[in-house]
Amino acid sequence: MTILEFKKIFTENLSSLYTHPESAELYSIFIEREIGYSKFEQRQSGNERLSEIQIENLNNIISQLKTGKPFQQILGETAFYGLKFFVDENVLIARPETEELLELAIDKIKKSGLKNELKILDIGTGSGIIPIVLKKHFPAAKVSAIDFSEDALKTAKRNADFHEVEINFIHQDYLNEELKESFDVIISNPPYIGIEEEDEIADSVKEFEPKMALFSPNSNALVFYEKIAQDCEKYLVENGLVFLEINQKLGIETRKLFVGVLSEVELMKDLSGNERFVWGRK
Ligand SMILES: C[S@@+](CC[C@H](N)C(=O)[O-])C[C@H]1O[C@@H](n2cnc3c(N)ncnc32)[C@H](O)[C@@H]1O
Repeated sequence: MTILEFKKIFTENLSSLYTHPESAELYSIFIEREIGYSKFEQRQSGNERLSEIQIENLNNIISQLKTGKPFQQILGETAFYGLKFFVDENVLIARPETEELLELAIDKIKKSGLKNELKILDIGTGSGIIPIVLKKHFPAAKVSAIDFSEDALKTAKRNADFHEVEINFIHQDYLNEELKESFDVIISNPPYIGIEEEDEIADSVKEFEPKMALFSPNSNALVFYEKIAQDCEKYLVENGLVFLEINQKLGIETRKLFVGVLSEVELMKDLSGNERFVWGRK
């Protein structure tokens, strides 16, 4: 069977899950991994024959994709903010909205006049995307990152090593343990899906991504934000900055938690027009 012939089998098998351009794109990603040909080389070599083992491997990928497993988990990596990050079943796959959160944070930090040796804290770090991107942009900063999942922290450390940045990873139940120091910047994309919203979440997300990363641990979807607001009073320096990704249905409620704690607090929309971020200055 040739590369081009198998492409047809691949896309037809996934037609109920992906549009044709999506499955064709996936095919070229997996073919590149399987035989090492770039997209251009694949176009030139469509009539080359795949080996039995390559066909077996590609069939195995089709089977996994058919279960709804995210292709990033099959690949073991994802792209975020132009960088490669390892992912597995223990971490949330980085979403594009979080790139927007980082863009906002990087811009505001640069303009803030805060000193160079910033102390930055990321709460609920998952694969470590947020602290790693920030450390790359602010190399002099001391960046710490908390997660309650030891397995997630292993993946985050692997990513930090891959990108050769030093992050102070802390294994901690943020909701029930006290912070030990103050910070210039607090940033977080915490679990914010309420129990009553569970039905609205895609089955593949619920099945393959960690529940602890998605859902609030109790019926209060704002529990992390309430704790972060308290910690801003205690552990955020004067003029310090806060950046939060939030539940788009709870923008007003989330912002309200920070009024009175921060001197400036703003609810912001993402590129899709959803109220997705709260940022502020103490
Ligand atoms: C929505 S994910 C965000 C992951 C990553 N920051 C991102 O944006 O892709 C939330 C993270 O919070 C962590 N988490 C959940 N409960 C926690 C707790 N009580 N204390 C600390 N981290 C917690 C989860 O393990 C998960 O990695």
